[in-house]
Amino acid sequence: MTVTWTTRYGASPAQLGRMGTEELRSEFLIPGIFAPGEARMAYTHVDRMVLGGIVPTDASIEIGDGAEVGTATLFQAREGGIANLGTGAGTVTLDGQAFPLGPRDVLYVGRGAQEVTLASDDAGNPALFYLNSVPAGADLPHRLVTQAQSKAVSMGDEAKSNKRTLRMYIHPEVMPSCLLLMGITDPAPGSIWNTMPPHTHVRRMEAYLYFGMSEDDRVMHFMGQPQETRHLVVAGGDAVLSPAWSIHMGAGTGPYAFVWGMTGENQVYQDFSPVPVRDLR
Ligand SMILES: O=C(O)C(=O)C[C@H](O)C(=O)CO
Repeated sequence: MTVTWTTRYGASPAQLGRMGTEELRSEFLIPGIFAPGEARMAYTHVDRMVLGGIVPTDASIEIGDGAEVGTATLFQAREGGIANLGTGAGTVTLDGQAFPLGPRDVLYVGRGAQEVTLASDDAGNPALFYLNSVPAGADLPHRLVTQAQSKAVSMGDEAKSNKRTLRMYIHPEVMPSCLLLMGITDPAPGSIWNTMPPHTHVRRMEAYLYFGMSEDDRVMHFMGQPQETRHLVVAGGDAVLSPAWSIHMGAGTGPYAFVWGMTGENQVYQDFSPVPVRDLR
């Protein structure tokens, strides 16, 4: 079992405007988060979010240690969401309590969980567990939210190639948390754009994890201040950090889906500032 950690520091808006491709990628992209038999964890100084890709195969993987976040256990002062993005099922066990996760199910992990063990039902078709974790101010009970229990919202316009279904999992209307929000968005067949209109939400940062892509396709993910945007070319299994002041939107060269995770001062989904596309630069 391998558990590795990397760190991302982010940047100021002015710094971002001066960054070349490699520097931008090193601060805002977490490439290839899923690797068989590994837990690849990233600590980000963008609102202290922890992201992780955990792919247990023959053996289970334990991620409860807190050394990298400065506490006795990972969830001593944190809550989290764990989504299964694979086609195989798996189980997350929190202090002896087992939660079976089918494809597209999400487990809310409340503050205080100590032993956190992840296992796949079939090593040949492992679960792909994806974690978002943020600091929390209260102990809330762990809870599994299945895909059927998520709240689906249809949005966008087929004529503008941005029709999509957004599913809310960790959200006040479905599974209340302290400050974590988490869900999955699927563009409709033939629609390529996500997050239209592009927007900022200066009270919440966001992390994207793109998945369900062929090896040959890429998403062109846009970020930065509205008047000075940059792009990242993103493959399936890559995560992108979007600071609160950054616009976010993306267009894929083929089918894709993505997990959005957010944290900040509030969980008001409509608290965002749209930017007309014609004003982007
Ligand atoms: O396609 C979308 O629209 C989204 O998925 C919305 C993002 O999650 C978002 O930016 C929420 O603020």
